[in-house]
Amino acid sequence: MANRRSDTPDLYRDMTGKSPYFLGKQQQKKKLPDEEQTTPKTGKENRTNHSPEVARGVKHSVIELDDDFVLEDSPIKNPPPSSSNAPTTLAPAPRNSSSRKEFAPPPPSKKVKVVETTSGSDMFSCFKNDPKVQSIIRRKINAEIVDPGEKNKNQPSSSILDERIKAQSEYIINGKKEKRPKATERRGFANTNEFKLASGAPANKATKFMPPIVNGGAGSAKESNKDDEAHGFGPGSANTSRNTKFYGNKPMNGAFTGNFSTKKAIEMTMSNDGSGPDHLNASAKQLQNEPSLKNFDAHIIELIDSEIMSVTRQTGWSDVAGLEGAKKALREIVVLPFLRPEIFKGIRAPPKGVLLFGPPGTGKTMIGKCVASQCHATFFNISASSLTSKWVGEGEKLVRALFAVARIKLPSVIFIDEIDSLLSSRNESEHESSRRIKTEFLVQLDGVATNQDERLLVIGATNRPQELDEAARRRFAKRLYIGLPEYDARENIVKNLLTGMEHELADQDMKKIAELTMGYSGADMRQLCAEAAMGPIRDIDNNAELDIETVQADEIRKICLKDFVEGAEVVRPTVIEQELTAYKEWDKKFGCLR
Ligand SMILES: Nc1ncnc2c1ncn2[C@@H]1O[C@H](COP(=O)(O)OP(=O)(O)OP(=O)(O)O)[C@@H](O)[C@H]1O
Repeated sequence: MANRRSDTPDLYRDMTGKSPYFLGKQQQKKKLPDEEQTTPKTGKENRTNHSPEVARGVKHSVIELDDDFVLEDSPIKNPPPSSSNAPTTLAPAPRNSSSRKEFAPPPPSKKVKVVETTSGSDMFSCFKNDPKVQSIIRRKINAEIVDPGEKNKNQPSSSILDERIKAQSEYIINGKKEKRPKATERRGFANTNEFKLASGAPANKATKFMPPIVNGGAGSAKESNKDDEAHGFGPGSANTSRNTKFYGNKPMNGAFTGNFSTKKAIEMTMSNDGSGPDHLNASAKQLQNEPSLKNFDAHIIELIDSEIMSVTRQTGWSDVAGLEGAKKALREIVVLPFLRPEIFKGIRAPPKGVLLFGPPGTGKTMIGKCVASQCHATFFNISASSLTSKWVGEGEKLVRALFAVARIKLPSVIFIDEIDSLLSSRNESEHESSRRIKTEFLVQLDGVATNQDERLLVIGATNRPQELDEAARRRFAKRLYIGLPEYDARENIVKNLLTGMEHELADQDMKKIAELTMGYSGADMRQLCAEAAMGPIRDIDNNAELDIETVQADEIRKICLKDFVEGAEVVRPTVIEQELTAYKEWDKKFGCLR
């Protein structure tokens, strides 16, 4: 009796509309010796007593009140001190009361029903005034209204809800097991029968046909194109040059905002009108007629075709500043064998896989382009993310098509950026589709390696070599560390980038800039030069006599050392010391440059 009030603080809190999730605290409370006497009998046996488990504070026991009952000495009205010995009796609330906070005077006591339960529905009836519980109840009702589902037709709605809550909690606790496909990815541009959603459900059941959104309207591709022209995106519009974007050598629709591969796929689907290869561009059409590509869908061929970069501008070794070791190795293992295959055969045959690893912005892509242009090869510049299609089965087809097209266009260099995301170490949580893409890629690499006469080279670039699968690591026989540019290289980068610009930097100044930029990557250097080049323009803005709109080119002052010093305060190096240490360690273990 004496401890009754202090035994039920959680219950009070629940009745005040606050969270009921404090029930666990009951475990710390002591058993009431006089419990029987506090709850006079009313004839309804099931309401009479606390169970011994409740008295002991069993975690999942809850106290359920009749709808009509509230605690007489509710803490809302008159919060009792925790040490109070006042008895707790239960009184019915007036039926006509509009609010349960308007409490009635204490009528004859009734009893509480004590139930031990973990059932969601009992919890709801007990704490149904709790806002959180109310929101759960709303969800419960929604679940019933929306669709109990064929499977759950005969199942009580509360258990459906329990399952849903359980699933939701698992999702929250275990983290996102699988990413839900994005809306655009759920819209079919291929046969949806093949696909599964991340949830495991067949995509064709869950997805509805939606008109393409890319060009901002429903209807046929032709109509959409008209729309584009009207809005200045299409080929016939006056704004074409300003609005048409290019990816590789393909013009892209200015209305796109999604990721590249999705955009391209949708664009192709629209240009195909879904009806076959009629609308393919000339080179893709030509490829489509190749016997080895007969089994591939037109849109896949066109996707691969669009990844071919025209290496019209020759990228020479001198464009790549520094990195002498890597350049020498690549010349030896790639360029010369490509140019003189008759000499480099048998045991002299070059490796077919080269891995360039190192911090971001150090010139890996540049080296890839340089290699392709030096061997007069077709250069496929592909980001791993464009191969890892969310569409089940599509990724493998893309990989197969890539190698098939590269074999048609020999000599070829396939450059795959971010290769770690394609060939990362296998783990249990990995999705089946990415495992299959990886396997297909490794199989294709093996195929390239075994055919020595084929002039096909795969260059992978990564900033995270540690994450590569060991099987993949083995297949990239040459692993070259592409590190930060050294002092001389930094000086050369500045000289190269300032070619054709008006500057007054003497050799001494160049050296000072090289000193100033220790730890900068090639991309950082480029950023710094761009910032410094803006210095004279900013001065015009600050000069009352000059106006940027009317200023003559020869009135703009030359770029000077001060611009670089000020620029270096804004453009900071992006690679940190710890990362460098990790690369160097990996290089020591697996690198091929000594
Ligand atoms: N060694 C270098 N010599 C000259 N320019 C360089 C060099 N390294 C980087 N750059 C400049 O930085 C830009 C970005 O380089 P690039 O894209 O080749 O780096 P990356 O290593 O492939 O980067 P990421 O790993 O982020 O893909 C280049 O366009 C070039 O202007």
